[in-house]
Amino acid sequence: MSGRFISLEGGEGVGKSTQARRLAEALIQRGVDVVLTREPGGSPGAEAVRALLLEGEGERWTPTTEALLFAAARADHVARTIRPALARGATVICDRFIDSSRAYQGAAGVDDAAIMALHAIGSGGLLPDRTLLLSLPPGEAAARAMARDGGNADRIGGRDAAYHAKVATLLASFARAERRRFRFVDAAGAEDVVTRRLLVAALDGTAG
Ligand SMILES: Nc1ncnc2c1ncn2[C@@H]1O[C@H](COP(=O)(O)OP(=O)(O)O)[C@@H](O)[C@H]1O
Ligand SMILES: Cc1cn([C@H]2C[C@H](O)[C@@H](COP(=O)(O)OP(=O)(O)O)O2)c(=O)[nH]c1=O
Repeated sequence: MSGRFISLEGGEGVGKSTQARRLAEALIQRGVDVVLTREPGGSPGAEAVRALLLEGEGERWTPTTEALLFAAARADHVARTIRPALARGATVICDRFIDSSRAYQGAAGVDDAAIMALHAIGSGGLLPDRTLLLSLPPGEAAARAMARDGGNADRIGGRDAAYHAKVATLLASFARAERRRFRFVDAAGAEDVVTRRLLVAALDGTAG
């Protein structure tokens, strides 16, 4: 039996972490076995790599090294957390996955084919069954992130607006190129309204 693998993607502050938790709660209420996880992280080894990636100076790693570290963290997360959960039939909800590497490391200059090659080596090329792309006007997302962090963004979140605009453009282009896997979800409005949109988008194309 293989469970359903759902990832949430989007820029900083759009509400991914809030909605990953709310979506998990909504599915658990329906009797679904859910594993809620996140990247970078989601297993002890990957959480240790997360600290290397998100702390320190902006130029601590070259773009290629950064891509390798994300791929290494993901390989551990997939092997130790995601594949075992899917194998027992659980639904996995993951706050960011491979498309974050394609967008963020892609925006830093790493080739998409190289990122997918690392993913093939590290994680057998595992892709989500459904990727929910949360979208919000950049000003609104920045205001939410600012309310949360008070301007103390992490090493990657703190990059300039042009970089984040490139990330958003790349994520949208992946969603347009893979319409079967992706759903665009409007992240504006009250939390419960967004959760209802996500539930529909998470489940469409399935029996449940
Ligand atoms: N629908 C919403 N309306 C208003 N604020 C929200 C909404 N969803 C999340 N937030 C708030 O915005 C901030 C960023 O949300 P978060 O879930 O951490 O975003 P992300 O994981 O995408 O960076 C948090 O302070 C959160 O409480
Ligand atoms: C998973 C992943 C995250 N990131 C970046 C995006 C974020 O700036 C940062 C940490 O992710 P996260 O904790 O999800 O940040 P936020 O809640 O602000 O969205 O790591 C990558 O650059 N590549 C990746 O593969």
